[in-house]
Amino acid sequence: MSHPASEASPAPDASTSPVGAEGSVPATAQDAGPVAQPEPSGPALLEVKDLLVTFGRKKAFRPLVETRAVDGISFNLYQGETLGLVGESGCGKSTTARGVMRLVEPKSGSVKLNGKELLGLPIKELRPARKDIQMVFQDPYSSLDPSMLVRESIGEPLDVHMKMNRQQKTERVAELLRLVGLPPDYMVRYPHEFSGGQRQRLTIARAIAADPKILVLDEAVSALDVSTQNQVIDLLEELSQKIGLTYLFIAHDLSVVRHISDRVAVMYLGQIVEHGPTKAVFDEPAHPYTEALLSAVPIPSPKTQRSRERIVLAGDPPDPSRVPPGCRFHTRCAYAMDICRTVMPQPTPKVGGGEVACHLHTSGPMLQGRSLRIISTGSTRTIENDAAQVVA
Ligand SMILES: Nc1ncnc2c1ncn2[C@@H]1O[C@H](COP(=O)(O)OP(=O)(O)OP(=O)(O)O)[C@@H](O)[C@H]1O
Repeated sequence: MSHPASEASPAPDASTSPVGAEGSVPATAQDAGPVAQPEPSGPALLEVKDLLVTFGRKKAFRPLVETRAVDGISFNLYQGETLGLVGESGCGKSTTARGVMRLVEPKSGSVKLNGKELLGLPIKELRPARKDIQMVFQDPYSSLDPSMLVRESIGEPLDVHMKMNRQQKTERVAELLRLVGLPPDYMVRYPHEFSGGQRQRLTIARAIAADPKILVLDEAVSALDVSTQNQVIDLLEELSQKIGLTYLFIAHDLSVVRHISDRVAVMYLGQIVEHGPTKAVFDEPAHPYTEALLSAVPIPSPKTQRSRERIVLAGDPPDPSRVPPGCRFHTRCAYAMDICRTVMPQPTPKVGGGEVACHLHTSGPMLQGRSLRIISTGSTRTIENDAAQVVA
């Protein structure tokens, strides 16, 4: 949400580095694409590395079926920013959040909060560390105990994490209600007396009660109508400025993600296939999956009002317990090459900042190290660079 200062490092050389793809029409000389914007510098508030979360399904007389719901993902979250996590249903967004919070136990990897490793930490030591990272879920109706007064619900984390007397607690609850735009005298009401938007404000008040550094928002505005959604998003932006909150924002609605996020990570079948600054990812999606996902988003800016063709992905994502070999997206990718069926692509830097894991940007004798554009015209989709044209 803040716009982290970017390091003054040179832009990757377009002739030698993997390059960002063009949305749907070829780039022109005047439209050279986004300027390289590296990840924010300095130590990350949250560092996630090679996170693996699996679920096992054991059936009688059959071997264990393992679902790699989150399969070795890595990302950083920097102070004051909002990182949007997007992808189709079932790609592992919620499991990533739950793994980071250790609401499900990751099988391996590393999650460092302010440099402190959370994985493997005994529960007794995990509890105080968890104070700094709180979660807001989609359903405000189930997040608040209907039998508890607002004062008790919001005050609960204060009992767990802070030693406050009754008077201090009442003052803090009043302050929190004001912070989320509700009158303090609402503290003596029950959740059923509030609208959906007000309840989500109460949930946010409860989440920020113990002064966390990070809020993980898992579809936190998805259940709200559009105008209430906008109000809650405004509130989140306000809170980020007032109390310096950092957000991991998980949502289906890409327009909302575009509005609120500084950077975006795109997940497919348990892996991050592309990440980068929001503008770069939305204006110049480099991965064919990102391209397809974003093709459904209305384009608000007249500058980018190019003929973005709606790309409908065939079928559902494969079963995560039986992931395809090579690039996981190759079974639905319009540009799949032979290499995509056997070799898993590695993340490589892209113009505009961030990384993409796609062979189009790194491999293939004709594409290696060349400037690349994805062009969609009607039913024909072409990958073009200065050396070659491959019709997919
Ligand atoms: N508790 C569980 N037990 C078994 N499998 C699970 C469990 N939780 C999630 N999964 C599986 O892990 C995969 C990722 O699910 P997850 O809920 O993280 O996806 P998501 O991207 O958040 O989806 P959505 O947007 O629909 O919430 C799915 O295949 C899901 O079925």
